[in-house]
Amino acid sequence: MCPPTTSTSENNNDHLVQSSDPNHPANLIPALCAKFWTLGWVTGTGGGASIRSDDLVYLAPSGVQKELMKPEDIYVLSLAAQAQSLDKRQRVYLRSPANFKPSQCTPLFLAAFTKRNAGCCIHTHSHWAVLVTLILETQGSKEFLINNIEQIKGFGKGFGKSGNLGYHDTLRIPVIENTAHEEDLTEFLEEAMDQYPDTYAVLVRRHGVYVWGENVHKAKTMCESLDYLFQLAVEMKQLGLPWVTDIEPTIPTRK
Ligand SMILES: CSC[C@@H](O)[C@@H](O)C(=O)COP(=O)(O)O
Ligand SMILES: [Zn+2]
Repeated sequence: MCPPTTSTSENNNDHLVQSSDPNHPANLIPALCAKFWTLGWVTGTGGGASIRSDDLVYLAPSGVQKELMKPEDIYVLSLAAQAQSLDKRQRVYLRSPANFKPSQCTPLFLAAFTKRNAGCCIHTHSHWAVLVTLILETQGSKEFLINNIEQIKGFGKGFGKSGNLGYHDTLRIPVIENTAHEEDLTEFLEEAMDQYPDTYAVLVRRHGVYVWGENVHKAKTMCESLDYLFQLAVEMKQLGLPWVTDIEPTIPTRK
């Protein structure tokens, strides 16, 4: 696959990343990544996060220490301009910081924004996510299933659906195989989105996880809930406990 090229406007639109609002995407991406680093989610330059605000997508540079990023390091892309671009591999950036390349995760983040209308997408290299994919690999499995755990309620029912999963619902997260180059994951991530229309996350074997949501709050809540469930699942496996149980509750639930 050819690497995407960038184009910049003459004034580089610095105003797009300058705001005193801590919730402005250019401020929020560095702040979130600094928190995620403490969780081991974006260590050693891996992982990252992207936010969409209407037509504008805010992205980190590639290969930088994600916990040390500053607002002026952030790329900005227009989805409308991107959609009109004749060469889909060429990314049309409204703002490109000097001396950087855009995150290799860009086409994967864009898939969440364009195919799921997400407002935020988070990519982690969490140990728990990687360990879950390794355990599933020994079972020849391409999906992570878990039910009857309270934290499942942290998940929405699916794209375009209101409400969250219930305690007895089964959470299903597809697993795709890793590729040598990050951008080559895109077609497999999109395929998984088509096969699992309700999913808000895709695991990448021996690599990590992509999690998206309608907004930053929902993407962060689901990413945290998933990481909790992945850790729990690894520890349940160590104890010989199953992740999925069909056991009826002893006391019937009241509707
Ligand atoms: C530690 S290298 C990790 C990269 O290959 C990739 O998987 C990743 O998560 C981050 O890519 P980046 O281009 O730095 O945003
Ligand atoms: Zn990665």
